[in-house]
Amino acid sequence: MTNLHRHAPLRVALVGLGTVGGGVIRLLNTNAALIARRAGCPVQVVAISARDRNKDRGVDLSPYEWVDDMNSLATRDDIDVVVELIGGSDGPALTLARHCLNAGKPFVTANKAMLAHHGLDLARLAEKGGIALKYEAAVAGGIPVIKGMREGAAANEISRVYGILNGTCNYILTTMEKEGRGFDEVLKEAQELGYAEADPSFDIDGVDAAHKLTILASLAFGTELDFAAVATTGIRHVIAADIAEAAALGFRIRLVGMAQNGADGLFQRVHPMLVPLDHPLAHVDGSLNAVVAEGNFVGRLFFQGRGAGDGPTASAVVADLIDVARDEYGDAFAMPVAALTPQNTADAGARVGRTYLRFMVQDRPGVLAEIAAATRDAGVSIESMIQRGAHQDDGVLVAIVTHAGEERCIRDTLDRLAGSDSLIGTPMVMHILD
Ligand SMILES: NC(=O)c1ccc[n+]([C@@H]2O[C@H](COP(=O)([O-])OP(=O)(O)OC[C@H]3O[C@@H](n4cnc5c(N)ncnc54)[C@H](O)[C@@H]3O)[C@@H](O)[C@H]2O)c1
Ligand SMILES: N[C@@H](CCO)C(=O)O
Ligand code: NA
Repeated sequence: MTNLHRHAPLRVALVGLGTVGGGVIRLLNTNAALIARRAGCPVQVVAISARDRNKDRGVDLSPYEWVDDMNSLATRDDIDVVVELIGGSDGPALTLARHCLNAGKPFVTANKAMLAHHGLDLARLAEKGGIALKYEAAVAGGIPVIKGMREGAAANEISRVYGILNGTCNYILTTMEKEGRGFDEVLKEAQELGYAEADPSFDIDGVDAAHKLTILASLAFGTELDFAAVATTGIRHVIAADIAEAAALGFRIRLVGMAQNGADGLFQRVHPMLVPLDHPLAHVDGSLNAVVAEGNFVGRLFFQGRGAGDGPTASAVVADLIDVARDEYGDAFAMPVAALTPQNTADAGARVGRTYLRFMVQDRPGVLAEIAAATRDAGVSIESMIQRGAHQDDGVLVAIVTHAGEERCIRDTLDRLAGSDSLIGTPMVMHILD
């Protein structure tokens, strides 16, 4: 029989055997024949490593060699590529990455935290060794958005890239919205479904989305990765009443990561936003992610798919392995590291848009006038306002949507109200996606 394969098998070492690692083994077993045809050779896990050898992971690990010292994989001639699925920005994942890339071993990872912090250094090592550093699973899970931005959109000047980058938050927000269930209960469910990070505060405080945005911004704008420049707010302070008020006003709340490059620098922010119902992001539900990129020739690109969970994430990891087998890879961040430019951080205060403001206030005369005076003096124009009494135990809710204006005026409004004994707690500010 003719051998249809162009190459000998691609021999894979898999480090980290949790949600994603287990998914990779299942996928490679299930689709082995098809993958071999597409890759030009069989893609075979030959060695595995994780923290606990004896843990039951629900997959048969007996065919694979167990390796205690994961770093020894870097220099083994019988391993063609190492896949890192441990997680964590520093620590064992970074040590392993450095060992592998220094030793000229192709490296595939799903670790956005590590890339957001050390991506440039790792890309330099990969470049020096002329080897693959691939990370499709790191951003928006199964959606081929790294490929889409690196390759498909490569000819375009990108004006803006934004989207829903965290499946856990999207699952929490949309389940709270649809089923009226509480935050903690839904978070627990997202953890059970394998969506959440080892430390779920990375999800709900927006850090995970900021890691992903850092990577996307570099790909979109040819800039150096700059995680520290991402202004990050999570969903902890979104309350059920915000979701209800947003709905009454014709919006849905989504955690949005957005990067935009302009004359005054690079603007990068992750924060809960009000998304108009006629925007496609308003219809991205559950663990789905979506990324929008606006290019000067292609127009608006919209990528959507599963952003978390074993199957979708494994799909992205194995796509990277197929690229390694095909010998199809290039610069990790779409151009040589030396061609990436540093960028100033744009002043958020100068951004123009509409804003939702929610106050909890004392139920007494003059409170609305006090808020209205603060907006007037700060130069904020009100488009609509809702006041709801009684149904809140802790005061009266006042929700405002402003006309488009500079964000610095919103800050000024809040500064003017700071310390007022009419207000209960901290006001909620969410910008409105245009
Ligand atoms: N779960 C998802 O939906 C998803 C999606 C995209 C990307 N990711 C990323 O994939 C990576 C893995 O995520 P996961 O959800 O599979 O995590 P997990 O917690 O389910 O699995 C982690 C694995 O790494 C091993 N590990 C942890 N610390 C180790 C150490 N010090 N030494 C050796 N092994 C160690 C654990 O034993 C476990 O096998 C992370 O970088 C995560 O951010 C996850
Ligand atoms: N914890 C991440 C996993 C995918 O990167 C999420 O919820 O989106
Ligand atoms: Na992806």
